[in-house]
Amino acid sequence: MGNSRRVKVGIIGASGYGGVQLVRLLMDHPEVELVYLGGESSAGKSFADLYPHLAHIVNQPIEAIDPQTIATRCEVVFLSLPNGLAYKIAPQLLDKGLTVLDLSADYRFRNLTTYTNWYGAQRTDLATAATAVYGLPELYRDRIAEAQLIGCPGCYPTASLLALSPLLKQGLIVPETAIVDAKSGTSGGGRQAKVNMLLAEADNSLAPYNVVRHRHTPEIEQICSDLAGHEVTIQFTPHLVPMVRGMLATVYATLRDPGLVRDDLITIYKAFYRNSLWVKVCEPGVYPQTKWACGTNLCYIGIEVDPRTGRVIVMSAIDNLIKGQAGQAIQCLNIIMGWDETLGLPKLGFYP
Ligand SMILES: NC(=O)C1=CN([C@@H]2O[C@H](COP(=O)(O)OP(=O)(O)OC[C@H]3O[C@@H](n4cnc5c(N)ncnc54)[C@H](OP(=O)(O)O)[C@@H]3O)[C@@H](O)[C@H]2O)C=CC1
Ligand SMILES: CC(=O)N[C@@H](CCC(=O)OP(=O)(O)O)C(=O)O
Repeated sequence: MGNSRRVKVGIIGASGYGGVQLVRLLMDHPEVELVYLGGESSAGKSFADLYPHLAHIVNQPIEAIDPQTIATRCEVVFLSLPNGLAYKIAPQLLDKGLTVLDLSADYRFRNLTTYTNWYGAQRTDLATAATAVYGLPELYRDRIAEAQLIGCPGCYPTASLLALSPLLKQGLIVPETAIVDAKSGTSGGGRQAKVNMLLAEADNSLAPYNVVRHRHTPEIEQICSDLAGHEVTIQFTPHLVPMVRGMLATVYATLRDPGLVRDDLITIYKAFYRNSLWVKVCEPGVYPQTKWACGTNLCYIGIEVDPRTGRVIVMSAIDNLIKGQAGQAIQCLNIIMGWDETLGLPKLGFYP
């Protein structure tokens, strides 16, 4: 704190899981100064009241959300709020020259009719939404560098798209055969109380949910369509796993060329991600586990081909709260600011 050369950053929604991850990571970021924490029901409390174990790191008050105050203090703002709130706040912050990184779904859709169909809210902010860049650095690094407004993808789209992108971009699969089978830890549901997240409900169980109607389906399809060069439909099924953190997406698709073997694909993936320090493509026969990524901004990708069925199987593991959320947003900030893309982001996890 107190270094005037650092970029002044605020977090709105600091009390939530995304917010606390941002606080933890940004307090260790060498180029930023955390000057504002905002919230709704937590406003008036101190951050340390909510997270006493972090009192030695940050003990700022959480303030009521007031765009005027935010604009006078901050140069950059992270919005870590439930869907449907960012688009009501962001335009005022953008008008005042701030850079906005939104962790919700509000600015991820090019077509706002799609947003309305899946999220309910009617949107009139077409001009603002049109300026947003989809914050997946491994695909859109150059556009992110020029952006003032980023719609950061969440955990399911991140894990799914990092697994699918090389296949689609290089026309290696029949896109419509792609199936994404994804599993999330319970922190993916946020900090608010929900019955299906109770230990007594979620423990000892692996539960599919929102089958054929999960709101991440159109988001994944939007980017897959971009990559394929035509409209693509994807089968996406999410599951809740009795663990707190982590996500594994297993993707299946039919190869166009049945002669392609696993090692060819591993070579292709390594080339595709050669400039992406946060993606680690596993060696032949090595399959990623969620605990490898836990606590890091890394995405581990494993690849296999089944010569019997002609399908490729790609497995992608991330920490839903870091590469799937807060870490990704900070990676985008690093790119916007022209900083090293790894600044402030953890590459070593919790597990041996
Ligand atoms: N959890 C995850 O793995 C991922 C989540 N996301 C997305 O990130 C965003 C944040 O998620 P997450 O941190 O998990 O959510 P949480 O439920 O943990 O936190 C939500 C935050 O929003 C604030 N908030 C709630 N209602 C309002 C309101 N009406 N006005 C202003 N602030 C409000 C809360 O503040 P207060 O406590 O003060 O009321 C809290 O800080 C969501 O859009 C989510 O979809 C994206 C990727 C992954
Ligand atoms: C386990 C769980 O409930 N997960 C959340 C996804 C959280 C997330 O990533 O949301 P966004 O990407 O939209 O921000 C869900 O299925 O809705």
